[in-house]
Amino acid sequence: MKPSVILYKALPDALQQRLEDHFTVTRVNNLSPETVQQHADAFAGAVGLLGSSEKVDAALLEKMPALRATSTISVGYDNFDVDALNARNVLLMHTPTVLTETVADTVMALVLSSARRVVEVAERVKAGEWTKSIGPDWFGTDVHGKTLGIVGMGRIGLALAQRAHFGFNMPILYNARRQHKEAEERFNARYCDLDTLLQEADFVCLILPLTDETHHLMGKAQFEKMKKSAIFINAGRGPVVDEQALIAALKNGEIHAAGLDVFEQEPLPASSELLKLPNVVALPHIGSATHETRYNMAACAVDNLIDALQGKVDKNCVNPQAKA
Ligand SMILES: NC(=O)C1=CN([C@@H]2O[C@H](COP(=O)(O)OP(=O)(O)OC[C@H]3O[C@@H](n4cnc5c(N)ncnc54)[C@H](OP(=O)(O)O)[C@@H]3O)[C@@H](O)[C@H]2O)C=CC1
Ligand SMILES: O=CC(=O)O
Repeated sequence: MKPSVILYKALPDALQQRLEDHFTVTRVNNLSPETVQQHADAFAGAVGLLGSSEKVDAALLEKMPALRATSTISVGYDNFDVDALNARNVLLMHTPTVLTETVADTVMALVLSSARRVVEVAERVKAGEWTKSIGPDWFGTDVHGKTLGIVGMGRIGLALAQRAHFGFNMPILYNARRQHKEAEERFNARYCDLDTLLQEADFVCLILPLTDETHHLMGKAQFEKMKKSAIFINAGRGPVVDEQALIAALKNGEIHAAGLDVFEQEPLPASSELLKLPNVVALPHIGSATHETRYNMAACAVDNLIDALQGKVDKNCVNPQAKA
């Protein structure tokens, strides 16, 4: 008999088939307590769990005593209680690398669209406001040659630095927990502390995981340190930023504009003050959302689950020490 797994995200047909070649699959819509209750036997007997964007915590693990591996279709895994997984020797697999270049493209799109006011002026054209040759009230600010501050020089930070250095001739400052020789040698990036980066950068780009240390890393005091002309970009996780402090900084003119792919609450409520500000480009968490990359992420997650349940955790495993 094939081992049983729970799938809580739709997969393309070929990948669903690949999963079914290896496992008996129970497909559910979410991991809510009601769903778990409704499929109690399937959850109790499942050795694997595959999906994305749902909370996997100790309460859920209680209902899954046979679980040996979880596989998320994402690189970020802040929605998993890793300590609880470790306590039960449950592996956590994720999808780094396959999405890196696509997410870096998205960050660059946020840099360009917020600096050049692409969304705002395109909306004005659609509204019929382009009735004569445009004046300074339609102008943006240059991107090329400006200083880019990257907070989080990991896989995506590095891919962003590559674009900024070679494509836009931007001097690069960066902050991370440690220095990254590759960024310094290939892109002439300069390591500095966060305060220095905030004071000197024309664009401050966050591409950080959400952890206890990064939660609200950017608050009132940090926005006050930024240049008034600076543009703030967040493509990591929403709660890394104190959103009320960001709104205040934008309203008070402490910073010039913001480009955001992630928010403290997602989906961003339609009532959010951010949506009333013309100097904000707000995207619906589309960092990796291309057909190609989302397919590759799902394929990676399926392969990761197969590998993990065969004891192969040499790559894409967050907690290889949990291998029983
Ligand atoms: N908007 C979207 O759709 C997407 C968002 N993401 C988010 O982006 C994050 C980064 O992805 P990726 O680049 O692959 O991850 P990596 O693990 O490769 O990079 C993370 C970087 O963050 C740095 N970092 C972690 N904690 C701190 C801290 N306390 N202070 C300063 N720097 C810190 C790390 O520092 P060091 O190098 O010193 O360890 C590292 O440079 C993901 O965790 C996810 O949350 C990812 C994909 C898509
Ligand atoms: O936010 C997306 C991810 O892959 O993490």
